[in-house]
Amino acid sequence: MKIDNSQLLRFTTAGSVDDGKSTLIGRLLYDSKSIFEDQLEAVENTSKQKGHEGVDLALFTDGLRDEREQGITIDVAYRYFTTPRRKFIIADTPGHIQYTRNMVTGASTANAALILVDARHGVIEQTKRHAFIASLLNIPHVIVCVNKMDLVDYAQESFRAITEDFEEFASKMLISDIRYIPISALNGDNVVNRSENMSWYQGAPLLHTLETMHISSDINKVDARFPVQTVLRPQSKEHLDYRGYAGRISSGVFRPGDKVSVLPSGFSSVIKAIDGPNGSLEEAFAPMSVSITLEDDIDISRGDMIVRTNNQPEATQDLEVMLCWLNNKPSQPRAKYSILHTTNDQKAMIKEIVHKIDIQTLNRVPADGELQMNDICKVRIRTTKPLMVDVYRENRTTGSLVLVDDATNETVAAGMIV
Ligand SMILES: Nc1nc2c(ncn2[C@@H]2O[C@H](COP(=O)(O)OP(=O)(O)OP(=O)(O)O)[C@@H](O)[C@H]2O)c(=O)[nH]1
Repeated sequence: MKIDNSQLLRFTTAGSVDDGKSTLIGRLLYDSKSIFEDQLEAVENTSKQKGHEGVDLALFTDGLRDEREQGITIDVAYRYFTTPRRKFIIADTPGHIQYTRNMVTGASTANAALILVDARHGVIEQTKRHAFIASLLNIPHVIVCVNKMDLVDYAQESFRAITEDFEEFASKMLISDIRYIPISALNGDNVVNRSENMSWYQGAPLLHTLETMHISSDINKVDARFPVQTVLRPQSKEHLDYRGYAGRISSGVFRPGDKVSVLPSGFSSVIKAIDGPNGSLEEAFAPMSVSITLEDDIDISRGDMIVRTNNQPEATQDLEVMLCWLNNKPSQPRAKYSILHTTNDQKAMIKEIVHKIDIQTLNRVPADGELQMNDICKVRIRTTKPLMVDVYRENRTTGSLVLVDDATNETVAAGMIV
């Protein structure tokens, strides 16, 4: 079996309020003919009622938004669409003030981030924040869409100035792949179809860029990590002796015959078989969900991790983490939180705030002892039991964690292990 993740691309959109995210997504769906007839009809009718000449493209995503605003149930709306080349999942996050939280939520599994910039306003603080978060989350591909080019007469000079500004800021960060596309979401320039108004732009339109982007090397295929979700012990006659460890492979490849260790106990064994939904597999890799059986009887439970014996994560109670504070309630000094890491759930304390990051300059600034909504800080965390961790840069799953307030059960922070 070949490792092929090239079929599905997840991307997120970021931009400040009114930069045109909804219009852009609407344009992508509309021009790539990914909109269902009934949806189209509903949007056409509403557009007419609202006095629009054509279709109001933003309505395609605003339906979801309304739901969100009434129920406050979701911060991120997911949209799916397919072209002959690829499947796409868009995490659409609103551009309100809680930008950091929403972007972190929407972007944590993304292959690509689309950062919208209004051609009239250029690179603003929000743009920098989004770029920084994209870099922090290690999103492999960033596409800067300079939107509303129609409002600057499709001038190459406006595009060039913004590109240079962004490039200058981004040079202080680690983003491996940045591309720039001048677009008009409203008029459809360079979204699905090549613009006739910007012949000076030699690159591909947005959709083609998304369709052809090389993403199969985005995942870590080296470090085999399998956090156990649950132990399967079917009681049926023919499976009486079956004891499988079920979960989702975080990274790397596993095969029957592999010498593995179970953490934190450290006991080792050999993989007997790997079962998927359609029977046994000769090979399994991230992000597949499988059940693994071992040659030896070992006591394994949820939260344990199966890894290859000759390539192990670090087991530690002391973590250095880049933390994004996502809650209205600030952090309390030395307060205890639940820490969620892969399938593990432990208690943890923020021992020390090392420094804050000033998003404008990317400089480190002293922290005043409290973490507030949207703050990005480096902290030291101590957990009650060891966690099996990798550095986030190398592993987005085993390198990330979430802090939860036990009293309210709310997520208060997302962290990347450094
Ligand atoms: N002239 C012009 N207007 C645009 C373009 N793209 C979007 N707009 C307009 O900008 C306004 C905001 O667009 P939206 O798509 O609602 O913006 P948004 O970023 O989704 O806004 P939030 O959801 O509130 O964050 C609307 O009036 C759009 O018609 C463009 O390329 N050119």
